[in-house]
Amino acid sequence: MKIAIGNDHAGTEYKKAVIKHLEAKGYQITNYGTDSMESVDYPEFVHPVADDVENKNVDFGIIICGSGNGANMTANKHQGVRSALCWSKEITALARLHNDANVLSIPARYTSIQQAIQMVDTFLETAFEGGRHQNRVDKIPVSK
Ligand SMILES: O=C(CO)[C@H](O)[C@H](O)[C@H](O)COP(=O)(O)O
Repeated sequence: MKIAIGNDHAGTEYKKAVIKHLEAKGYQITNYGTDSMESVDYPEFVHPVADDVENKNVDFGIIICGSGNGANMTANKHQGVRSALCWSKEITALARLHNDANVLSIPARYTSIQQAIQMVDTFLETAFEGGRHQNRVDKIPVSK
């Protein structure tokens, strides 16, 4: 399974821990940075992740910033992306079960690294339920 990951300076430590965890489990990771703690602008590191998800170059995306909001807003500007801001395993599971989320947005300043890794595992290991939820997901895109 291929995963793209991107983050701003608030998420660098979490990103590194998530990549170490996922590579140990055999996932193929595309890291779009940043890898620094120097202040950066999150859209520059989130758009490439969302592009990869939208173009089906990867199976899922993971984005990380301080609150998760900026990264999530950025990713959801991409038509083929359903990015979910999650702060617990339960919310993460529902994002997959009911919303078929293909990007996980992690609030680094409001979760622990352990919580972030648990959410990543839940996100990647939970299947979409389909059924009535598919009808709703199909109505998300806004026709231009
Ligand atoms: O987009 C955000 C706010 O919703 C992210 O949390 C950023 O990581 C945050 O804004 C960065 O803040 P900083 O004071 O520039 O470190």
